Amino acid sequence: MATAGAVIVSAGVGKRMNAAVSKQYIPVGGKPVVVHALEAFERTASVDAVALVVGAGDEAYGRELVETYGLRKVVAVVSGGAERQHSVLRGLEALLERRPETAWALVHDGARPLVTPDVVERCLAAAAETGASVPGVPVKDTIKIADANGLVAGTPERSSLWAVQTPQAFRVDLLLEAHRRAAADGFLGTDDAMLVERLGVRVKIAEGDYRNIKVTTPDDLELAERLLGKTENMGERER
Ligand SMILES: Nc1ccn([C@@H]2O[C@H](COP(=O)(O)OP(=O)(O)OP(=O)(O)O)[C@@H](O)[C@H]2O)c(=O)n1
Ligand SMILES: C[C@](O)(CO)[C@H](O)COP(=O)(O)O
Repeated sequence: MATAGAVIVSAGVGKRMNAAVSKQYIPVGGKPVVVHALEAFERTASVDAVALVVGAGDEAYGRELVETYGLRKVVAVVSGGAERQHSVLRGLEALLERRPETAWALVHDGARPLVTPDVVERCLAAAAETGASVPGVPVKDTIKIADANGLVAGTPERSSLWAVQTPQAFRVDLLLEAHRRAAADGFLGTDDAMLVERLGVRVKIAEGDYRNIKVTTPDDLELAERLLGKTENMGERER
């Protein structure tokens, strides 16, 4: 596959975590959450370059993390925007400024420390089919749609439901166009694939990993700590 780069978004404030520091900087398994994510991309053979997006004012700290943990693939540390989507676009533009030859872009949440090179490679491989892919896992619970009064309004067929994660992989021109179109239309999505879907492009689901959790609330930190402990015990080969 041609050159692939990653945008790792780490500019959120972590309202739902309600901690003194943004959740992506809280140590788990002895390192800040986002460092685990960055290290997974360092170990991914198909990824050449990474843009790290941090909150405004955190650029020096971001660069310090890059230095301390020897993250050689990070080519840019830039500040993000008010919403995740704005942060992604800033990171993508910075990545392309430093590495204009990038053909494929992966977008990953800095708050997902348990991503593995296998998941990243599977997403890149699946994206080759239509130009876009997301890692997903089949939903295990029954999902209900409820109205504003908390009354069930419907039950979608579970066999067609997937919980979607990051990294999401795209042909770079497609992702850039999708973001620019969404910005022009004032459309805000909860993931990048939604923006590409609006262009009429089909998005392929790659096999995700139930352990690839997004650290969102305090119980997720405990879970991440336990899962990272187990992963480290498994050794590098099986990660
Ligand atoms: N303006 C934003 C908002 C979010 N993110 C990043 O997007 C990822 C997923 O977002 P989320 O889990 O919602 O993080 P927060 O916005 O920080 O959390 P909350 O919604 O609880 O405030 C995180 O890695 C977060 O740092 C970002 O880069 N820029
Ligand atoms: C992109 C994402 O991680 C896919 O599951 C998710 O939609 C991010 O949502 P958040 O509300 O910004 O955490």
